[in-house]
Amino acid sequence: MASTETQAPKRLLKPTSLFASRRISISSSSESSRSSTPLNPFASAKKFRAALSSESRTRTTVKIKPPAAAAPPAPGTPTKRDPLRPKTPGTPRQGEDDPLRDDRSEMDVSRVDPEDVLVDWETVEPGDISGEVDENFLRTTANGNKDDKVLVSIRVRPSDASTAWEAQANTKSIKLLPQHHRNAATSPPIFNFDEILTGSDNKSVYNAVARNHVCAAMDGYNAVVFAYGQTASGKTFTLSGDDDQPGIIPRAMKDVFACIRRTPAREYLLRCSYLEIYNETIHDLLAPSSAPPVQLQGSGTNVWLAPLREEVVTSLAGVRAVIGRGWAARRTASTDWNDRSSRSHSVFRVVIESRERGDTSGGGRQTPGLPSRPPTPGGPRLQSIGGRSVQTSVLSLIDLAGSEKATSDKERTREGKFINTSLLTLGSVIATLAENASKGKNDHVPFRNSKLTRMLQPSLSGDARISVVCTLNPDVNAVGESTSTLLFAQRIKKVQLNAKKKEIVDTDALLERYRQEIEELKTRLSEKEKDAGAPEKTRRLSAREPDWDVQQLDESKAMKDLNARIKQLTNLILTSQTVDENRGDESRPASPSKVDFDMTPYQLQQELLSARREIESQATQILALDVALQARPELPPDAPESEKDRLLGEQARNIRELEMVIKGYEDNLGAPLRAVREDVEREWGARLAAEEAKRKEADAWAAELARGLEKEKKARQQLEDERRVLAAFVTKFDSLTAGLSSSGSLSSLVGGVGTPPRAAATKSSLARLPPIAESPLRMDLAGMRAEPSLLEEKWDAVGGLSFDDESFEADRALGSSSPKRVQNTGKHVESPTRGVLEGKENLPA
Ligand SMILES: Nc1ncnc2c1ncn2[C@@H]1O[C@H](COP(=O)(O)OP(=O)(O)OP(=O)(O)O)[C@@H](O)[C@H]1O
Repeated sequence: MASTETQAPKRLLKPTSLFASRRISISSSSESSRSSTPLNPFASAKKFRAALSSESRTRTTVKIKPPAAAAPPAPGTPTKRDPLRPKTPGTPRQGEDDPLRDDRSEMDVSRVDPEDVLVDWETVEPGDISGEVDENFLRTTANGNKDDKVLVSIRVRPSDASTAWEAQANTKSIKLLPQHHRNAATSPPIFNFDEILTGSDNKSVYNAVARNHVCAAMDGYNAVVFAYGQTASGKTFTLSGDDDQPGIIPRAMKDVFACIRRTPAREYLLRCSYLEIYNETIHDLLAPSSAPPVQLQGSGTNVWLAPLREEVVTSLAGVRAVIGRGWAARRTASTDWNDRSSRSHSVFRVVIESRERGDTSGGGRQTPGLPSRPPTPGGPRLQSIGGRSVQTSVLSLIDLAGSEKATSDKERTREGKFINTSLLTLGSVIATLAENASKGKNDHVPFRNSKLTRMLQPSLSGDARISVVCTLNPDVNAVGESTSTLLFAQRIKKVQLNAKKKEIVDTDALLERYRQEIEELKTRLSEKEKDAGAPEKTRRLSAREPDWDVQQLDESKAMKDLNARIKQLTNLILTSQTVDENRGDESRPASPSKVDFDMTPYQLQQELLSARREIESQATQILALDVALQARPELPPDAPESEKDRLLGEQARNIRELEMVIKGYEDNLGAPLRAVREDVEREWGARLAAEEAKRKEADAWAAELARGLEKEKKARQQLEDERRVLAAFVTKFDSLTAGLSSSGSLSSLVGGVGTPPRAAATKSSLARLPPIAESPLRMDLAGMRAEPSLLEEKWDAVGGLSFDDESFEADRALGSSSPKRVQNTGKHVESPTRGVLEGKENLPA
């Protein structure tokens, strides 16, 4: 398969000049001050070697020709407001020939009134944007990548040598040619990215990787474009370009002005700064070389740089001069791989502040009478006045130093170590961020491990739109570095972004707006109240209207809404005033004295109540803070290391002492206490065992008693059964013998059983029985008691009778024919009682 990278490179030269229109000549010199060593960054038409170190830098002097006369304005271009035309750094007032001689540029933001150097569509020079503005592009090119992802592009540098990669721009993929893949058994992996770029055309590269980000920055988002790759792979060529192929920085600045031209409703303040991170120290490339290093300040995602010189730019010429100065001060040197290798990470920043254009009459850029506030560190310079909020964003264009192997030069090797270390840190930061994003984790990200990552922390944490161009040297001998670049590119693709616009609101104007709205609402409310309190007659008439009820409801709802809105705005006023006061003096507490006296007494009471509650909660907070204060470490975070060490030493000593105390306690008191515990356990254990034995005995005795009781119950039951049987028998006997003998009733012997009611009815039958003297029923009752079988015999003699008094009773009442059993004795005897009672078949003949 043919590689797209087979075309012969147009050239492999260092960038020459920023803008093709400029002509510059270069000579080398060594000077101590940056300001006195002006250099056009892209002005080298030929390769050169320049060994540099942080102590002594090779300086090149540029004689900048006066800018060519501006072309006459094209028809239809807006007219200029000459008196308001801002000064530009490219048109200096002193040092005619060398605009950069003065250390303190006139356009240093600390020396100009921001209101005087605003740029708007009228002040943009047509020449600054000619030929580059492609309005259709911006309209048609939707943001290709998702805003919450890093746009990752690969740029493969042209090469004379044989290439090891197959880069497909149409499929946006790149893979190693199989013959260079180490593992012959597998096919080389295919890497996919947002863009695959080849060749030397920088315009298409800019359009693909940076244009949307520049536009986003103009729209209020922070944006970062950076080039990452091995040394000599084309990062600087991509960022800065040369005469023929201006890179991302000059093209971006052209687009900035083009955007301003396209946005007549807004006015802009542009501030540029240029810095480099060299051997882990940040240098301001626009400040004199004697200036102290720049410090990273703030914490977390609120990071700013100070002291950092910022130059206000109002035209492309101004930008050109600023970049020229910065470029001149950059540390570059000849290495084994690159004639002019960047020995530092360089960052070109443009702070873009904008607000809606106010009334331009009378120069009206500043609302008269408004005191100008001093800028807060890292905050905007442009003030939000007249109700116009200020939008602030930062566009950062970063040319990273390239990773490299150790070189033959000692100084270069030392630099290389710093470069590689900070790139490694960048790699691990990106890896952690990617891991956190893909696995929903929140692992610690080592931003603090290098100046570069610390500086990029807000952007990498998601506060910016990011585009990364990973540059590749396609040569066979660079396969290892190229693969690691591609892996870095893959990881950074996963990083999650969430850039938001930053807007600073003009609170004074807002308050005024709220107040006006409140007044209007109050007027409307009082009108409605008047309507509601209209004379009775009118209301009665209205009441006859068909939808009167509904209207009334609507009215009261509208009044309620108005009241709610008034209350909301009043609260907003209180909040904004509090915020505004806090801004003026951070240490001053919010004033609670802003009270709306139009409130009803009830509302005021409520306010009072809530204020009291707040005071109480603040008192609690104060207490908590007091406690925290007591418990805080003795040293502030910025205390010197020696102090921290001392404190740590003291604490370690305290810990050791406490450990000794604990050990002594264990030794001296621990053993006796254990002995006491054992004694107590032993004594109480014996008592417990004795008590348990006693309980068991008692249980056995109780069981024995229960058994005896049961036995007694059974015996008693048996006796009772016998008594009943006997009683039944005696009764029966009595009834049978009644009238036959006067010698006495048997019932008197057993007692308790009365004569059955139907006994009389059987009298006639019984009369037929043999005389009692011969009756087999004559017996010894005591003998019958002792011997039940005797009784049974007697019974059989009289024809049978139920021993079951229950059945007897039942039979007596109903004459049941069912057989009955005597349960308690265990015997069962057929019940012939029916026949007996009726005096029929069972009676003896
Ligand atoms: N796409 C390209 N087309 C033509 N020439 C290129 C291209 N990319 C790089 N070059 C040339 O290759 C050389 C090295 O490129 P450059 O200085 O941009 O590399 P670098 O990655 O910035 O290196 P370092 O990290 O050492 O600073 C330069 O002469 C440059 O002009």
